[in-house]
Amino acid sequence: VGKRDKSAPSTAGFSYEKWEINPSELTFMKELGCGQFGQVRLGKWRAQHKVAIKFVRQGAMHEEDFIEEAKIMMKLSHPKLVQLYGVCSQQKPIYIVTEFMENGSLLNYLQEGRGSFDLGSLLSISLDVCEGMEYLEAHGFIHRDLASRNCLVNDSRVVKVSDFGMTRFVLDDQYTSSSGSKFPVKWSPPEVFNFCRYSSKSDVWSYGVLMWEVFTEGRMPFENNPNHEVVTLIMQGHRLYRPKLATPTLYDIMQLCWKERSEDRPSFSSLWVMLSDTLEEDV
Ligand SMILES: CN1CCN(C(=O)c2ccc(Nc3nc(-c4cccc(NC(=O)c5ccc(C(C)(C)C)cc5)c4)cn4ccnc34)cc2)CC1
Repeated sequence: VGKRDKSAPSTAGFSYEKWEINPSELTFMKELGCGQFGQVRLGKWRAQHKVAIKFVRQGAMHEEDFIEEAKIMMKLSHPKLVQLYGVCSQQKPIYIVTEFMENGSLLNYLQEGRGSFDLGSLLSISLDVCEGMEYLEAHGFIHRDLASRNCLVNDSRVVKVSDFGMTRFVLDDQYTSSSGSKFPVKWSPPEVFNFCRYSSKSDVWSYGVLMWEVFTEGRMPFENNPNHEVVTLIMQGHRLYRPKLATPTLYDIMQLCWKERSEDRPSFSSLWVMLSDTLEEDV
């Protein structure tokens, strides 16, 4: 078929924008779980490509704002970020379609595999997340809820960062308000739980807590303290203890991420260098 004359109106049938997926090209399979926006299922796109499909419950999301943002998020592409393939927004509920990650959330992966990880594999997990975050940092993109629950593991045991920037479209006050029961206080620096001042340096604080989760193989940070007590503890200068599996050098790196002043924390690019350097040390 010859090239369609660009000036001609696209009257030939309903055309899909490049961030739109035709829902009739999707088939739905098993449920993977339920998240802040609702159900997530495994599916197939064009009958052979496995995908994850989020069904966005009515009233759970600022949908118009998200559709606008999806055009930008489609452009973010990196081997350690869960790739957004597109959205189906011409119907309700809308669908968000991403690459499929066979082994589920990093938190469950750590908990299910507790006792089976060696230092090298925990460091490899930390480096995967750091690489994904370094890419977001370089593109001026803030995650806002980096935690092991929001990272995913594929069948090659590669860990990728997921749901970056999505907190901006959540309509649940319990989640968005810093005093809400679902606010990620235990992963937030003082400038976030006090003033909601997000930056790549606030993501770095969360990354330090994610490292703690990795080296404790999925324990809950401050497991004996409710959120409001953690705010006081952090403001008094208390920090998470050194996980047994973490070397003193790795714990020093975590503590750099938890510097009170955001400008004193390392960037993700310098974190990557520091973490990679420990590879030689630990061998
Ligand atoms: C051996 N184990 C057996 C059990 N198991 C599974 O059943 C399992 C296997 C694969 C899974 N994969 C995925 N699971 C999900 C998934 C499943 C349930 C809930 C969610 N989370 C969400 O939908 C969600 C998370 C965060 C947020 C905010 C905005 C708050 C940051 C909003 C929404 C994601 C998304 N995925 C995107 C790509 N791949 C997956 C999930 C679970 C894991 C492997």
